[in-house]
Amino acid sequence: MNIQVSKDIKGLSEDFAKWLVAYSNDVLEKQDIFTIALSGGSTPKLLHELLAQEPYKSQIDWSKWHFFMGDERFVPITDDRSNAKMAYETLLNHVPVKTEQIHFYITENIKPEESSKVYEALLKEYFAGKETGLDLVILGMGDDGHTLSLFPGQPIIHETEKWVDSFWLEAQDMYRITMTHPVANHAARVAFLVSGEKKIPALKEVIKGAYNPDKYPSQIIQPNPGELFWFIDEAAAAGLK
Ligand SMILES: O=C1O[C@H](COP(=O)(O)O)[C@@H](O)[C@H](O)[C@H]1O
Repeated sequence: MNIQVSKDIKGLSEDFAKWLVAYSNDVLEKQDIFTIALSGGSTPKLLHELLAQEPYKSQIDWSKWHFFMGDERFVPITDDRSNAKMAYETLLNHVPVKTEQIHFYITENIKPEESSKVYEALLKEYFAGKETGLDLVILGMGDDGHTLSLFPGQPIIHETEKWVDSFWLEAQDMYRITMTHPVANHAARVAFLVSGEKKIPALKEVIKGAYNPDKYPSQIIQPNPGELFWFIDEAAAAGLK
């Protein structure tokens, strides 16, 4: 496990942006496209904004990046809860990327189950049979230890057949749609971005506690043969000492 602790969310976002630029350019020396799954929530916003500015913007070969989304709140893209809306507003509207390079969940005029099947078929078209799947999956971790839309106590944590699934999340009064853990664990690299003191208890359990993914779903993320990276700020890392 690779853990990098940065001073604060600004330092974390800058450190990760540098790491990401170097990694993507390295990958693109060996292949034609770079495939990345973004995460939702609030933590990646500053990272996105940095990537859309210099010095990072001009160091990235945007025409070769293909964007996927790890999970989504099943709401219209105009809804402020939409992970896709956040990604467009903070990054994709500001960089030279074509629509064909963006592969997000369909959340309108379709049932969640059908949308899951459509997204699974899309992922299979790109990644079935590849030794490693996505080049990078960026993940966040909620205060409760969830990642993607794998929430504590939900059966979807253990799903191994489906690549993508959806379910009704009573606590949030909405459907969620998400890549399942085998998709994340098949990526060449997975990077968690975790910031803020609210994450201290869950992060401590996820990294140092006994294995209990029903309680701390982030523990189920163990890429193989890929690599796992944690980018954490000092506030979140306080419980790891
Ligand atoms: O609901 C979600 O939350 C997690 C964590 O978000 P954060 O605000 O604590 O960074 C996020 O990774 C996930 O994509 C999102 O759907």
